Formats: sequence, C-alpha cells, structure tokens
Amino acid sequence: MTDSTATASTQNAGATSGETLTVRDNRTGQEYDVPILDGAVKAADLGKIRTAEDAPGLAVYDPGFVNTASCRSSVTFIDGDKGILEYRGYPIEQLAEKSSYLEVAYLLIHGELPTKDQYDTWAHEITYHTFVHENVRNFMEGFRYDAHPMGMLLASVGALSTFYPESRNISDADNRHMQIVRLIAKMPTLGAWAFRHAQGKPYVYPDNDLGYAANFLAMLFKMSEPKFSADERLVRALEVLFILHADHEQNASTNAVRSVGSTQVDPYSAVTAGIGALYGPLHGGANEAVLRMLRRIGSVEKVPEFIEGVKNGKERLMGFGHRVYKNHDPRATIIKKACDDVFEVTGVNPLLKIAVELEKIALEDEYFVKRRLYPNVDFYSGLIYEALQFPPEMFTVLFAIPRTSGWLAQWLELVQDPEQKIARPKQIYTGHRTRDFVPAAERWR
Ligand SMILES: CC(=O)SCCNC(=O)CCNC(=O)[C@H](O)C(C)(C)COP(=O)(O)OP(=O)(O)OC[C@H]1O[C@@H](n2cnc3c(N)ncnc32)[C@H](O)[C@@H]1OP(=O)(O)O
Ligand SMILES: O=C([O-])CC(=O)C(=O)O
Repeated sequence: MTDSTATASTQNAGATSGETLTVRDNRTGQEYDVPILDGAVKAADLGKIRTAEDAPGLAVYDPGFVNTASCRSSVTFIDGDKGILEYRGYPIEQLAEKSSYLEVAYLLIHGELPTKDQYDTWAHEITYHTFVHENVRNFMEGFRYDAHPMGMLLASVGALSTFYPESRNISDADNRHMQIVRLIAKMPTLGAWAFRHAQGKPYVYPDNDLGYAANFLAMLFKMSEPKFSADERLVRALEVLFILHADHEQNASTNAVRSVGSTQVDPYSAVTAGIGALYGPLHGGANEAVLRMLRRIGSVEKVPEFIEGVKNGKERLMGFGHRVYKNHDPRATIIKKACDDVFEVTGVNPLLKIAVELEKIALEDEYFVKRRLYPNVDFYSGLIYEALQFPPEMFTVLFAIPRTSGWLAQWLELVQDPEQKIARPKQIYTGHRTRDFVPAAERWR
C-alpha cells in the first residue's frame, strides 16, 4: 500500500463485473462498496482510496486520470481548493513579484535557488546556447508561409534531437545538463523564428548581450517595433508571464513529456510530445481560443447571449474551468493585475471589457458556480499578448517557451527516479473476442 493513510479490504479479490468490491478507508474506518465494471473499478468510485492495490487483480478505470497519481514529485505543489501554487515550496505570488524567469528555471531544475555564482554560470550557459544550427533554420524556412508557429516549434524541437545524438545518453548527468541548457536557450530563438516566418520577415539572430525575455522580444520585433525591446515594463510583464507558466505539476503536456520520457528517449523527443499536448485548445491552446472567442463575441452587449450558448452546450467558455483549481487559479489573479501595468504603456485592449463582463456574469451564474468554473491562466494572458502585438497564433508558443523549464525539471526527476517504469496503462477492452477471419475474396464475392 503506497498511501500510508488508507488501505482497502482485499476480500473481494478476483471479483467480476456486476459484483462489488469493498474498500476501507483506514483514516475514517468507513467502508465503501464500489461496483466492478468489465474487470475494473472506477477510480472515481474509490473515493479517497486510490492505489491499484485497493483493487487487487482488477484494473482501476480512470479516464482522464481524474484520480490517478502517476508519479511522486517534489517540483510543484498545488492546492486546488485553496488556490495555492508553489514551485519547490516558493509561493507563485512571491516568485512573480521578486524573481526572474531564469532564476525560476534554475529553481525548478535544481530544486534550490541559485547562489550568485550559480546564477551567473547558469545565465551565461543559457545565453551562449541561444544560437541554432543553420540547417534547423533552413528546415524552418521550408514551412508554408501560413504554417502555425506551434506546428513549426513542435517540428523544430523534434529536429533538434538529430543535431545532438549524444542526447540519447540520458544516464550521463553532464550530458543531461547540456541538453537542458540547450533546450531552454533555444526555445525563444525557435519561437521567434516561427513568428518571423509567418510575417514573411527575415529571421533575427540572438543577441547575447540581452537578458532572456529582452532577447526574445528583440528577435521578434527588431526592425519593425524596436520599442518592445526597450520598454522595461513590457519586458518585465513578459518575464512575469514566463514565471507563471513555468510549471504546473502533472498537467496534460507534462504528463505527455513524462509518458514519452519513460521510454528513455532523448529529452528533445520528450519535450516535442509536450509541445504537441500543449497545442490543444483544452490545454495551452486555450489562450489563442480565448482571444478568438472574445473577438467573435464582439461587444459587451452580446455577452449574455454567449453565456446562454455555453449553458445550452453550444459553446465552451474558453479560459474557464480547471481540473485542479476549484476556487480560483492564482495565476489568473496575477495576470489580471499585470494587465493594468501593460495597458498603461500600450493603451487598454478593448477586449478587456468583454472579458471582465464574461467573468462577472459567469461568476454569478448557477451553471458556473455549481461546476466550480473560474477563469484559468489562459483567460487574461492573451489580452496582454495582444497588447504586445502578438497575433493569436503566437500565444501558445509564448506558453511553450517558459513551460520548457518545467517539462525538463519533471523529465529530470523522472529519469533519476529508481521507481520509474515505462508508462503503459491498462485498458478496458470493449471490442469483439476471437472470430474467424474471412479472406477478402470470399467476403466480397
Ligand atoms: C493551461 C491550461 O491547460 S488551463 C485549461 C485551459 N483550457 C480551457 O480553458 C478550455 C475550457 N475548459 C475546459 O474545457 C475544462 O474546464 C478543462 C479541460 C480545463 C478541465 O476539464 P475537466 O476537469 O475534465 O472538467 P469537465 O470537462 O469534466 O467539466 C466538468 C463540467 O463543467 C463543464 N465545463 C468545464 N469547463 C467548461 C467551460 N470552459 N465552459 C463550459 N462548461 C464547462 C463541463 O461541460 C462539465 O459539465 P457537466 O458536468 O454538465 O457535464
Ligand atoms: O494543470 C493543468 O491541468 C493545466 C494548467 O493549468 C497548466 O498546465 O498550466
């Protein structure tokens, strides 16, 4: 039993469909009878008793992993009911206010805040690995003019693995460190090039004299909008967004990184899987979807009608709801405040009014209250990105870049974990059983 506070009765081992399994919570002494379905017990039915040992001989059926802990981790702590998020024990509010993205990346990867020397070495390493091989650049130039930047990023990160074949040796600590540095360093370069590609503009090389976020902005906007690399308030706003997006325990993309990483593949391939998962509109792609939704709604007057559509199941309120946060997402609160700082420089994004009205109506509406749906990290971030003149297609790239440090921290934890096994879930088979094959010539006669 891995959960020290709860055990289950094993008296029903070997039970089959239609029967029930009795599980006992040792903390409360309470016993539950849970139904057995096709040789499995629904994890949701097990309540607080969640380990596979609770149902000996049976699979635990848990679509979407609502009640399944896939790993032990010391990277990020979330209390979804209280709206608490901590990286390595440090509250997100303090990190967003007082730290820098590179310091947070160091913290996530190494587990502790850096000393001055450690930070200087780390920042130097990251800064001097921002350049990307010219053949990757040529590869990126081959994409269609309207290629989605997330698709370009995904493919380019996958391609990087071929430039560093030594990255397949994941048992060597120095080698692992080198790939972690390379990935964190090169993501902004690849992201900026994907953006320039869509704009039909020449790619801009990294400037090693600039900090992480400032360098990224320079590669994006140099020649067209130099003010974005100059205004410190905007650089800081981007830095804060990077900190807020750096990690979020076992979200879908991190789970993808861990799942692929569990095969002991190189970290570029594992992170590529994470980028693919993040691209989806129910995950990181929601920030792009929110902006498109706000534009489609068009005015504050149309908000009630839109909300009705959501309640009738015709629409989904993008940027709302979360698997873990059932009270509020602390990142959304910080981002909403950051909007004010950014809009002071750029002018207010007119879509803000629609977003605020959506939140106001939703938070008073029984549908959302009952389901405990609140704005998540993606609800307000797009408004800042748009004020910084990013097109919506870039929003998820702006998520993927900082999430790379979190993915890699979790990957590192995974490959160093002696309990780690290849991720290979069971299934509940619902198809045909053995039947005789009839050759095509006979079937089509
Ligand atoms: C960085 C991130 O990934 S943050 C999340 C970004 N994603 C989004 O913003 C997309 C919109 N939100 C959603 O789709 C969901 O809330 C998710 C994917 C984030 C979480 O999904 P789950 O934990 O599986 O919740 P689930 O889909 O079971 O929702 C529970 C109930 O709330 C409803 N619901 C959940 N989110 C929403 C929403 N945004 N709008 C309308 N209804 C919603 C569901 O329809 C369901 O209702 P029901 O019980 O009547 O069937
Ligand atoms: O944790 C989740 O499910 C999604 C999320 O908020 C994130 O990845 O930042």
